Amino acid sequence: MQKKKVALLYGGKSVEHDISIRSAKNIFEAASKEKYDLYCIGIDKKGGWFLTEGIISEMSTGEELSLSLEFGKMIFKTENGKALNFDVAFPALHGTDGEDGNIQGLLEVAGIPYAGSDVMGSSIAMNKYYTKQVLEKQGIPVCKYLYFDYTHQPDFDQIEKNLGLPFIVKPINLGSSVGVSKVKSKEDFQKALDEAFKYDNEIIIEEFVTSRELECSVLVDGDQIKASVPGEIVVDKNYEFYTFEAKYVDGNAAKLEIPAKVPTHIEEAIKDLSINAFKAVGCQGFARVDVFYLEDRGICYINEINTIPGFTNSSMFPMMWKHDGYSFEGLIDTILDEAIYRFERKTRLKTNFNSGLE
Ligand SMILES: Nc1ncnc2c1ncn2[C@@H]1O[C@H](COP(=O)(O)OP(=O)(O)OP(=O)(O)O)[C@@H](O)[C@H]1O
Ligand SMILES: C[C@@H](N)C(=O)O
Ligand SMILES: [Mg+2]
Ligand SMILES: [Mg+2]
Repeated sequence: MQKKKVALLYGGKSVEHDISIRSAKNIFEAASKEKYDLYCIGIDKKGGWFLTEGIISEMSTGEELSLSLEFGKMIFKTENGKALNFDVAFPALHGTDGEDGNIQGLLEVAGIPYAGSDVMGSSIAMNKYYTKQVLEKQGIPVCKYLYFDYTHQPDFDQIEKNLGLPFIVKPINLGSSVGVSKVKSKEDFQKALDEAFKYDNEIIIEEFVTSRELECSVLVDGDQIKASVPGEIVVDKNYEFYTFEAKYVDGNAAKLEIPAKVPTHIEEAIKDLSINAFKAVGCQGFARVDVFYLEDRGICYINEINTIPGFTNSSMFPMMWKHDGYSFEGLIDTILDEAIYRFERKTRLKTNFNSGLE
């Protein structure tokens, strides 16, 4: 069988650039070299695109790529004008421009099948405010929250009255806990706002949910939508929550338990909620759903959906699927097969209509 040409996109003009490099390295290593010719395309911190040998931090040492429109088709070209064709793309990108629908729109217009959610699912899931609005409409439980944009200075007393103390301040469209703060007193408040508004013009403020923190992964395998066994993150008491440092810097900050030790009916409820949340937001391919389990009350809230979850050594998405019988290599096959299958289904749709109009 002919090898498929896969564009592995990584890096990105995003605060999660370095995390994407870690994810892409693992995907590059795990992907079958018998089935795929992998083209590593690094997007540097300024947004430049480069064809690189493997996954590297200094992307600009690679060959610069350009995008051009020729006879109605968008194509990628190397410096010497050679056109690159791909059978499928894997955007191993996190956050801004990579996970929010922007790259997905570009790949749609370029006519390249791609792994994961399309423009709509990506952009809703990236936006923590719209995600909650959509989930609530479907009766999926979420915590209490308030929305603000840069034109409104939130009032501490008002927020405390609505959400209690402590509460959590987050940029709306970010990931890896960047810009997220826990506010325990009025003194913490301005710093938390400044931190979140550094990265986004919109923020969400949420009640602090005291709970066990669980994650559940969703995968489309053929026509089936599957939910993985949930995993639990037990964060060391030195950390107020699962911060960037606890995720990626301090290797001892978090213990990952797969499967999470929860009663069977809770495990089933989390799987159902995760699949329902995935569908409600219009996700495709795969995602990781972050969940709060309020043990005392026996209920769960959905925190957020990550449409391109981490594939790093400390990320649970591949670990949960490994537990459920998917090797890393098999997981990549499933994701890429689904992307191609979905693209073919879409290609069969009519894009012209004989209107009879002059
Ligand atoms: N409402 C909340 N109550 C308690 N803790 C919270 C709340 N929201 C977030 N947290 C804590 O902050 C962490 C980061 O939040 P969240 O997952 O929403 O952000 P993120 O930046 O999208 O992270 P990632 O994409 O890496 O999962 C959570 O893993 C959790 O530890
Ligand atoms: C990469 C990071 N946003 C995650 O959800 O794993
Ligand atoms: Mg996230
Ligand atoms: Mg999260």
